[in-house]
Amino acid sequence: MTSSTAPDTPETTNPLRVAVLGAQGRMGKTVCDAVEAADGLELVARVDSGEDLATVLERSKAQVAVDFTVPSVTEANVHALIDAGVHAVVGTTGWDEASLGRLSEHLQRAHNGVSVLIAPNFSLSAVFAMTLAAKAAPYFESVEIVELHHPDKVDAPSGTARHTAAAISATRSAAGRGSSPDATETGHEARGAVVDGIHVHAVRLRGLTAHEEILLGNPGEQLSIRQDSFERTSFMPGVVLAVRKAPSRPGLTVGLENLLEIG
Ligand SMILES: NC(=O)C1=CN([C@@H]2O[C@H](COP(=O)(O)OP(=O)(O)OC[C@H]3O[C@@H](n4cnc5c(N)ncnc54)[C@H](O)[C@@H]3O)[C@@H](O)[C@H]2O)C=CC1
Ligand SMILES: O=C(O)C1=N[C@H](C(=O)O)C[C@H](O)C1
Repeated sequence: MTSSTAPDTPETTNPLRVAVLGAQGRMGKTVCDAVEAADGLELVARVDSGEDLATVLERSKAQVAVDFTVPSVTEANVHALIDAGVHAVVGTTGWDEASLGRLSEHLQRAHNGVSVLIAPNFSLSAVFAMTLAAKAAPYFESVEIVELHHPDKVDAPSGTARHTAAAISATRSAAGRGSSPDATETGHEARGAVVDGIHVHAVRLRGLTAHEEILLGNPGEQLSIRQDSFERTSFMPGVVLAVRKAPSRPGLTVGLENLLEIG
């Protein structure tokens, strides 16, 4: 209360109107529950495949849309959101330099204050694992990534592993650290994928949800940085934070670490 004569009424603001794309999926359902439970957010649309996104956005008057769909459709969804003036919070994987470039160009051209946050992983454990691994990587001769997921996942390596490899590669290059030693002459296919110069191994196993281990080695010592998402609720605080911050962060942001200011 600012004045002794003013009535003691609580401040009221309109809730932020949120649409969820991929609402019938594993993540989409969890996001719908989290939005419904969050103070200051209102779930105004549950969208899944076969629906016309532009029509739904117009009817629901959504201000922010959360996309957990599939890699083959997420880019088109985000371009449609920019055209509709709706902020986007994106967890779907499959983004690369070319598709991110097209997005930046569209945002500049649209010049409408829309924000797009793309986060390969919304869990705090994954964000800290990636950040710590990138900081440690220049100090170790060897580094490899193992990502482990449920067998219904359609893409490999995971978006998280790709983001981790990119971050590790950047800090190692900046420090003048060369590639990890490796005398392999035969059986290269058994050494996993190579992402930004880092070996990445993908495990798909019933019973798993989403996990990542970064292994760093020096003569006589090893550092293992491991994160485990046992349940999809682990991603929700990050998603809700990103939705809340969306209206105040115009432009493209890649990685939840940038919202936490630990990147
Ligand atoms: N960033 C993060 O923290 C996380 C990211 N993911 C990623 O999120 C994505 C979704 O994962 P899941 O929920 O496990 O997949 P899912 O297969 O269970 O769900 C995808 C949903 O999208 C729907 N869909 C397909 N085309 C659509 C369209 N054009 N419009 C609206 N909906 C459409 C499908 O019908 C399905 O219901 C994946 O790329 C996954 O890697 C998953 C977990 C955490
Ligand atoms: O498909 C999943 O489940 C997940 N996908 C994201 C990824 O590819 O990194 C995030 C998390 O690992 C779960």
